[in-house]
Amino acid sequence: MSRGDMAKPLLGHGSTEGDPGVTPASGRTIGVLGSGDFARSLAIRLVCSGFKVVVGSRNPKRKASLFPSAAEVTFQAEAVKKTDVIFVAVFREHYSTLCDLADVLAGKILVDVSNNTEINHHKESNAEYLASLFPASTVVKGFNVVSAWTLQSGARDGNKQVLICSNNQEAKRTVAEIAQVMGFTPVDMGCMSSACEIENIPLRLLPAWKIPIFLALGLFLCFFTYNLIRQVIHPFIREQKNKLYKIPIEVVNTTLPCVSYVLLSLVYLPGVLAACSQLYYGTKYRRFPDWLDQWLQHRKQIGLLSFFCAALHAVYSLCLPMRRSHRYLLIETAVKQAVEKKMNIWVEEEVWRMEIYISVGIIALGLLSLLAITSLPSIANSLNWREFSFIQSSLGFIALVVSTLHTLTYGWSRAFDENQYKFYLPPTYTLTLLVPCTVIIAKVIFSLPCIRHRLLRIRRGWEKGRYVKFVLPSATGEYSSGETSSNV
Ligand SMILES: Cc1cc2nc3c(=O)[nH]c(=O)nc-3n(C[C@H](O)[C@H](O)[C@H](O)COP(=O)(O)OP(=O)(O)OC[C@H]3O[C@@H](n4cnc5c(N)ncnc54)[C@H](O)[C@@H]3O)c2cc1C
Ligand SMILES: NC(=O)C1=CN([C@@H]2O[C@H](COP(=O)(O)OP(=O)(O)OC[C@H]3O[C@@H](n4cnc5c(N)ncnc54)[C@H](OP(=O)(O)O)[C@@H]3O)[C@@H](O)[C@H]2O)C=CC1
Ligand code: HEM
Ligand SMILES: [Cu+2]
Ligand SMILES: [Fe+3]
Repeated sequence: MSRGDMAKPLLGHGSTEGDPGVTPASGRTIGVLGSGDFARSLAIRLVCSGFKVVVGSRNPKRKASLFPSAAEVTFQAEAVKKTDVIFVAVFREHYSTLCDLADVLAGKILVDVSNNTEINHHKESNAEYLASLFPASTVVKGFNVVSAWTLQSGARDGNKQVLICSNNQEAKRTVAEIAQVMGFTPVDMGCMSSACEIENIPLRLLPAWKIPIFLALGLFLCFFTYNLIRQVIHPFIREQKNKLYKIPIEVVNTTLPCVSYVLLSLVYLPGVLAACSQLYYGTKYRRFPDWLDQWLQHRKQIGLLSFFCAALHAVYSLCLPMRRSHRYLLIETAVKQAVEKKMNIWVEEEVWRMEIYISVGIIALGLLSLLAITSLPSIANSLNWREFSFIQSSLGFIALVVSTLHTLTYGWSRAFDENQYKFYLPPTYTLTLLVPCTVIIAKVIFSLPCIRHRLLRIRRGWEKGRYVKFVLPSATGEYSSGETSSNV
C-alpha cells in the first residue's frame, strides 16, 4: 500500500494540520517496547504515517530484520531514552520485567495496548496495573481494540475506532493525535477507570448477535418440531411408514425457508410498529418502549440471519432431485403409471406453478443478496444515505413481497386441501404467511396518500399538540386540549 494512502486520516481534519504553532504529531519519535506481532505491525504503521520509530527489544540484533529499515531497533533502555511516548507491546505477565526501566520512563507517556484472555480475569485492569508499576510515568490505555492485522492492512479495511482513556488529559490528547495521524478515529472513553471496560471489548463474542441468534434458533426449533410431526411422525402413526430419511434434507428444507421468511418479516415489523406509535401519539419525539428500541437496533443482524437461512434453503432445494430417495420414488411412479397404462401425466397447472415459484424464489434471493452486500461496511460507506436507505428499506420490502409470492405460488391451493391437514395441523407455509402479510398490508395502508402525508410530516418534526397551539392561539378551550395531548 502506498505511504500517502495510509498517512491520510480517514475522518476530516487532523488537529495538527491547521495549527502551525504546535509541533506536528507526525515527525515525532515514538517508542515501541517489544518486538512481537503487535509491535511489528505498529512500527510499520507508524513509519508509514510519517513518525520516527525506535523499537526497544531484549535482543535487538536478532529482531532488527523483522522491522522496516526506517525503524531503529535497539535495547530497551536505549529506545526509551530517545522518546516521550512509548507503546508497551508486551504481555501483562511480563510488565514486571520492565521495572528496571522505571527511572528512564519517569515523566513519559506509556501506552498500554494489552488484551486479556478472559473477561475480568484480573482484579485491576492491565493499564492500572502498569500505572501502579510505574507511578512516575503517565499511562494511557488504547489501541487494544485494533488487531495487528488491522494495523498492517490499513484502517480502511478494518475497525477504524481506537478507544482511549487516561487520567491525564494532555497525555490522552497526544495519543489521540497519534491515532488520528495513523488514520484511526480516536474515541475518548474518559478516565482510567474505563480501562477495564475497554479491555473487555475485544473479548466479547458477538454481543449484537446474541438476541437475533436465539430468535433464529427458537424459530428453527418450533418449525422443525412442527414439520417433524407432519412429515415423519404422522405417516408413522397413521400408516406405520418409516420416513426418518426425510429428516436431514426434507424436514430441514421446510424449516429453513420458514425461519428465513419469518425473520425477514420481523425485520420490517418494528418499522411498522414505530410508524403506528408515531401516528397514534402524533409526534416523533416520544421514546419508543425499550423492547421496540432494542428490536429496531437488531434489524441488521436479523436480516443477515434471514439471508443466511435463505441461501441454505436455495442450496438444499437444488439438491432435492439429486437424492437417491428421489430417484426411487420417481421410478416407482413411472412403474405404477406403466402398469396402469397411463401415457400423459403432464399437468399444465403443476408445471406452471413450479416454474413460477422457483423463478420468484431466485429473484427474492437475489434481492436479499443485494441487501447483504450493502451491509458490508466498505460498501455501505461508498453509498450515500439515500442510496443505502433505498436499498435497505425499499428493496428489502420488495424482497419480502417477492418471498411472499414465492411462498404463495409454492403453497397454491394446498391450504384448502383436506388431505394436507395432518393431525389437523395446516401446511407449514400457511403459518409463516401470518406476520409477513400483516407487515405488507400495514405498509400498503401507510402508503395511502393521507396517512403517508401525515407520517412524513411527523417525521419532519411536526407534532399534534403543537399544531393546535399554532393554529388556534386565541381559542382557549382548544389550546388546553392541545396541551394535554402533547407528549413532549
Ligand atoms: C440481508 C439484510 C441485510 C441488512 N443489513 C442492514 C444493515 O447493514 N444496516 C441496517 O441498518 N439494516 C440492515 N438490514 C435491516 C433493514 O433492511 C433495515 O433496517 C431497513 O432500513 C428497515 O426498513 P424499514 O422501512 O422497515 O425501516 P426504516 O427505514 O428504518 O423506517 C421506519 C421508521 O421508523 C422510525 N425508526 C426506525 N429506526 C428508528 C430508531 N432506531 N429510532 C427511532 N425511530 C426509528 C423512523 O421514523 C423510520 O422512518 C438488513 C436486512 C437484510 C434482510
Ligand atoms: N497481536 C495482536 O493482534 C494484538 C496484541 N495486543 C497486545 O499487544 C501485546 C503484545 O502482543 P503480541 O505482539 O501479539 O505478543 P508477542 O508474544 O508476539 O510479543 C511480545 C513481545 O514482548 C517482548 N517482551 C518483553 N519482555 C518480555 C519477557 N519478559 N518475556 C517475553 N517477552 C517479552 C518480546 O520482545 P523482545 O524479545 O524483543 O523483548 C516479545 O516479542 C500484548 O499485551 C497483547 O495483548 C493487543 C491487540 C492486538
Ligand atoms: C434460489 C432461490 C430459491 C429457490 C431455488 C427456492 C426453492 C424452493 C423450493 C424447491 C421449495 C419447496 C420445498 C419443498 O418441496 O419442500 C421452496 C419452498 C419455500 N421457500 Fe423457497 N426457494 C428460494 C428462495 C426462497 C427465499 C429467498 C425465501 C424467503 C425468504 C423462500 C421461502 C420459501 C418458503 C417459506 C417455502 C415453503 C416451505 C414449506 O412450507 O414447505 N425461498 N422454495
Ligand atoms: Cu491472573
Ligand atoms: Fe493472566
